[in-house]
Formats: sequence, C-alpha cells, structure tokens
Amino acid sequence: MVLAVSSCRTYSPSHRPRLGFITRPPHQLLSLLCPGLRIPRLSVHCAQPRPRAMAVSSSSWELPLVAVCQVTSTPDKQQNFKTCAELVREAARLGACLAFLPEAFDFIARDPAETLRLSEPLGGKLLGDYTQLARECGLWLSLGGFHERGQDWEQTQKIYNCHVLLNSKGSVVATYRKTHLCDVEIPGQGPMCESNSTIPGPSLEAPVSTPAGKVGLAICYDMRFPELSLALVKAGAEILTYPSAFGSVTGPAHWEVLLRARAIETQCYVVAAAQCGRHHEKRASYGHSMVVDPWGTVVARCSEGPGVCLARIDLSYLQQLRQYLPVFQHRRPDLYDSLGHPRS
Ligand SMILES: O=C(O)CNC(=O)[C@H](CS)NC(=O)CCC(=O)C(=O)O
Repeated sequence: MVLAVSSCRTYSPSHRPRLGFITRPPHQLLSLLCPGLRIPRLSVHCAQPRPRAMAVSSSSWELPLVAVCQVTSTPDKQQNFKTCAELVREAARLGACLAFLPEAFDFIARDPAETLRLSEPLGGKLLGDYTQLARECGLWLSLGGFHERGQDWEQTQKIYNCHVLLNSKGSVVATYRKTHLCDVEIPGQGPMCESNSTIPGPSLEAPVSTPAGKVGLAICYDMRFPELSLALVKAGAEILTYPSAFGSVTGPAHWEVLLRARAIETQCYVVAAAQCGRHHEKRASYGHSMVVDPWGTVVARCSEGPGVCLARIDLSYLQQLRQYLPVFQHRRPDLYDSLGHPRS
C-alpha cells in the first residue's frame, strides 16, 4: 500500500481527528492484466492544490472528491454534532462534494430505552442542524444511520435506522431504512439486538444521482447480504455506501473482506464510513473507514481514531472495468434468478 499523503495538509483540531491514508490503485498490475485498459492516472487522491508539475493529468483533478468521516459517537448528541460538523467542514475545505458519516452519527446510547429517548423525527432539531451544515458547506451529506422516529412512532414506540441523503441545499433527497437488522450474539463481543428498539425498513431505495455518481444506500449489517448490493447495481448504482458501526470481533475478520467483495462483484465504488473507538463502558467499534474502487482496491482509509479520508470517483474507470470484465453479461439468471444486470 502506498502512502500518498505526504503533501496533504494535516488536520488537528482540539479532539485531534487525523487525516487518513490515501492509496493508489495497482496501476501497474492492472495494465499487466489488461494491456488495452486506459488506467486512470490519478483515480484517487489527496485534495492538495493541483501541483504545477502534474499538468499531465488534466482531468483527474476535476474528478469528484468524496470524504469519509470516522467518529466515536457517544450518548452526547450535541458533542457528536460538533465533532461531525468539524469533520464535514474540513471535508468541504479539502474540496469534497459529498461527505459520508457513519451509522449512528447522531449518538450511540447505553441501552434500548436511551436509544428511544434520544431519537428524533426527520423534521426534528438535529436534521435541521445538518440541513444548515450542508448549506453552509455547499456539499452533499450521507447521514449514515439516523435513529428516526417514524410516522408510526405513537403506535409502535420503535424507531427506524434511517440513512438520509441531503443535497448541498440541505434538502432530503432520499431516505433508506435499514432492512436487515443486526440481532446477533458473537462470543467476545457484546450482544447486539437491534430489533429491541428498531423496526426493519419496508423497501430498498432507488440509487440517487449525486455530483459523485449514482449512490445506492445501505447500512452496516446490510453488507452481509449481496442480494441487496446486486439489486442496487441492477437499479443503476455506481457507488454503494455502507455506513457502519462494526464490532471488535467481526471487524478484523470480516469488514474489509466484505466491503472489497461487494465492490468487486458489483463493480461499484464502495464507501464505508465507520464508528471507531469506545462509545461508553459497554460498547466499542472497529473503525477502519474506507473507500474501495470497483477493482477491489482500497483507495482511501482512515487512520485510527476520529478523522477523515478522501478519494476521487472515476466513473469512466468504472465503465471500462465493466467492459473488460463483463460479469453482468455472463450471469445465468436461468440458473438462479434475475438479479444483477446493471443499467448501462
Ligand atoms: O445501535 C445503534 O445505535 C446503531 N446500530 C448499530 O450499531 C447496528 C446494530 S447494533 N450495528 C451493526 O449492525 C453492526 C454489524 C456488525 O458488527 C456485523 O455485521 O458484524
């Protein structure tokens, strides 16, 4: 892995988030495998001002830049907003058009009762604050998992785990409510029973056109269900998002493997903003936020602790890969089902 951030500005506000690693895709390897493939010169990179010496790569600096924010949410909603807002402002300063926040960016509570108490409707104060933030910074925001009191709150007294996409004017352009709830007990990792407080979402959300590409919405545990990613790519997704709060046992074993597998099999970019560190006495998360390109290369990753990493999204590269490796044309829906034909 090449560390390519030497000339990046580092960033150390009071709580010291760190700028993550930015890596390059394996250009040489790819050109060996596919001699005719036009390799994007700089498909990934740091948002430093364009160096004069690099005038060669005309277009790559104009490719859209996305930012992935990694945080340690606690039960303190106000503090969490402050931390996220600081990272989002930094992402905007660095030139990102779209910033991704992890699941539970609003808070991570100590128990289901506290989760329910702290939850809000989409029209509440917290989303209002994020609307203003998106407007102020002029970027799109993927709010990866908002504890949402839905329309049925009065009857159910349960919430949805809602991925909200805001445009740069702060308007809600899409919502996806997590459809696979994480009810698991893994030895060595605290039990998770999301359905204690949460209702599974009723439907998938069609991918949304953003300045970085067509974004398909998912959340965390959803990444274990490739059917969902295939359905999203079939509906036109170019970027899959898995905002997450992975545990400390499944994290080292499965996190990167699952994300890279989803990227390779769908030939999409995969963006995964993660919770990291200790949220309170009962819970900690694995971190390792990353962006994976459609070849399966990790092109950006956060360092340990809160921070932000950035990647450029090159959709012509994605299209080329889909041409060179046309797995969607080779599928055998006659043998299984009709999933998995991307829109051209
Ligand atoms: O609890 C909240 O407030 C927000 N929700 C979550 O953090 C959810 C349910 S507990 N976490 C996961 O899905 C982790 C999945 C995971 O770790 C795996 O698939 O291995």
